[in-house]
Amino acid sequence: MKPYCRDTWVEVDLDAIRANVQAFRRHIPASTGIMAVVKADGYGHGAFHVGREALDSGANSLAVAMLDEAIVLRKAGITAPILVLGYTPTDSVVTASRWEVELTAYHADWMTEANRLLQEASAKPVGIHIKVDTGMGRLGVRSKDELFAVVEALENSPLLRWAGIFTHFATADEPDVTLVCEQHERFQSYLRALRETGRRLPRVHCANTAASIAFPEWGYDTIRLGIGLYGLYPSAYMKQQARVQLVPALSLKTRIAHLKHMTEPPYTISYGATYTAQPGEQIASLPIGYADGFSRLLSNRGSVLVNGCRAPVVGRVCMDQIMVRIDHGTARVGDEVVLYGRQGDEEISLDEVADCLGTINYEVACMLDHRIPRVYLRDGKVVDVYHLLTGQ
Ligand SMILES: Cc1ncc(COP(=O)(O)O)cc1O
Repeated sequence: MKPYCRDTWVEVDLDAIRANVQAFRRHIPASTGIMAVVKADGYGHGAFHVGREALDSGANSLAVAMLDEAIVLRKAGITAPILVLGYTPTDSVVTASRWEVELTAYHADWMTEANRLLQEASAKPVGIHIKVDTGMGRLGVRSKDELFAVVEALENSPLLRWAGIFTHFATADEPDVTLVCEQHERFQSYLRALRETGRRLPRVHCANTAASIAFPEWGYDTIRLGIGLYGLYPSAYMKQQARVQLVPALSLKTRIAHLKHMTEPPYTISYGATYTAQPGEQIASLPIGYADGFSRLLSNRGSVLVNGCRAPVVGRVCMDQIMVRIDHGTARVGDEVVLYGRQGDEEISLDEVADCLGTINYEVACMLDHRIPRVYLRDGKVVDVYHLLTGQ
């Protein structure tokens, strides 16, 4: 029995996830690992299914934004290393130990307090990746003095294991490489300073998707592969360059719920009557709205695909429904409609939707609400369905 009762779904092609991992595998040095970034529930695609597919396809570890996301993966059976990329309060470090999740840290006091709490709880050691802020201006140490204070605090904390050191780039997806090269040189100077003390460094990593594409030689011990894992490029520039061939994994689909030929008044459509149909127009109502993450900004601006042709969104996007005008061919209630993805020769990419909304493809994917079930395909066949709303 289908575990959802509304004909609107996100389709995730696991073959595309596999292909994208393998494309990066070919592009980066053989000695460089792949850390699949599955935060924000796999950029909206489903962290567990994408993480498992990535690991089965050649990734060595996973990364998430917060410890809670890592625990969900552990409970679902993921045993591979998982790194929390964001800040974790020290009062959660014992939990991290219990679930064997590695954490990011960059304060000497944090190390001391974390170690004390682990000792108090007789907990197992926790792996720590030290974050260096080389220009992202978000998290991390910002000087060699800070770095050495953090490293020494970690080395004096028997229940903390130094597992990694990393930085994050702010402009790796842009054609002008000045800032990203400055960041990389700054990162290298931190690594040199540590090596000059005779220390052996743990896992070193700095490359997100963009840097992995543009500077595969900066892969070090592992890349942190996010948006590229999902078959999306970090920027229009990188999409145009296409140095790595990617396959978009996500489609958003629904079915026509109602259809009318506007043969007599009233001709207005949706709240605010912002669209007035012409006599004879064919208007379809679709069961998806802004509560699903199909933005209200697409009112009278977005398009969908019906019968392999574009159909403009007409009137305001409602919380749970939209209306579109079908200009090509006839349609029937129940016909499949593609909101994001391909139908026939046409495609509505997340990039197109992002441009329409004045945002980026990352946000368009992440804003897809869990009211929409995720349907997983392999070889074109449904292999699993996950619907957070119903827990099935
Ligand atoms: C620290 C960190 N590392 C890596 C990523 C993945 O970035 P992409 O999605 O652009 O690959 C995100 C992030 O916040």
